Amino acid sequence: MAGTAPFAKMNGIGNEIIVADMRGRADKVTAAAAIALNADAATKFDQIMAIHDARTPGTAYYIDILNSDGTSAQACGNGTRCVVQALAAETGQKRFTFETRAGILNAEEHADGLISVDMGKPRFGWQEIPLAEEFRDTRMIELQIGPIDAPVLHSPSAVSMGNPHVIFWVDNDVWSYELDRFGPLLENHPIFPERANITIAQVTSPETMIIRTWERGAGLTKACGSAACAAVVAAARTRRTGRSVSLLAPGGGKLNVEWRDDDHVILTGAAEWEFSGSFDPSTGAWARDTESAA
Ligand SMILES: N[C@H](CCC[C@H](N)C(=O)O)C(=O)O
Repeated sequence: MAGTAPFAKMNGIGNEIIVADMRGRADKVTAAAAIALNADAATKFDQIMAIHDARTPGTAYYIDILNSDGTSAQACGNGTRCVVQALAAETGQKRFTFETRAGILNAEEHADGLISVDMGKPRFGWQEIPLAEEFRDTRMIELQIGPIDAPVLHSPSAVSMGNPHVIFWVDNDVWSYELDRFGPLLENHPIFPERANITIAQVTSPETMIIRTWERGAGLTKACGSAACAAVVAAARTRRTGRSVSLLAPGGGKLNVEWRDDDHVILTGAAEWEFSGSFDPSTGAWARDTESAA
């Protein structure tokens, strides 16, 4: 056992995040530790962002991302903002370059405390998302749920933001859909060989949208940053919105997404610290810091 590691329980507009400080050590946060932390009401989370020493010159850290079921994710926008806030508080530095499974990304904390993450370029090829069969045009793929002649949700757009997303467009209130029931079926549908994050989106104007997401490996969450990015890219691609959109998430939080002309997608929003502690990365046993609030 390599000893305990410090962590901070944080959230990115309600997306429950644990930032784990794994710098200077060779071990990793195990799936068993993730499952144990998620089973405890105090540390229940959507993603763990484990900060490791850099692997690539020009990057500050490597970030390993775990879902609450112990599986890995390539990207987590809301979690990345939490990492930036924690590191900015520690170092005074405002700009960071990280490496994740999805590649290298830049992020910065602004003077007003909001944090922007450059989530990179979206990908639309069916093999890149990935989908199990060829779709020449992923702006709308054949997939539906509910009665065959009166589907409840159908014809989503598919996008990779490093991780796989589909977005179902709805005219009604996003709360009127049983995403808790449909989510698991869609996440694990055979069309998604690596499963997928499932979002319902209601476009309310060319600059505003309301979204709800069933996350791969985490279930219903109060917000999902990469889904917000995927939804805006897909909405702009299908001429439902422009390229700069403000999104309202179920936690009541707001995110801004801009799909820049250079094809990069910038996610901006808040992050919040809740409490700090230390944990065993192999078992998930943890203790709260005594000076920690809440
Ligand atoms: N909450 C995250 C996304 C997690 C994605 C994860 N559920 C997966 O792709 O497996 C976000 O803010 O971007």
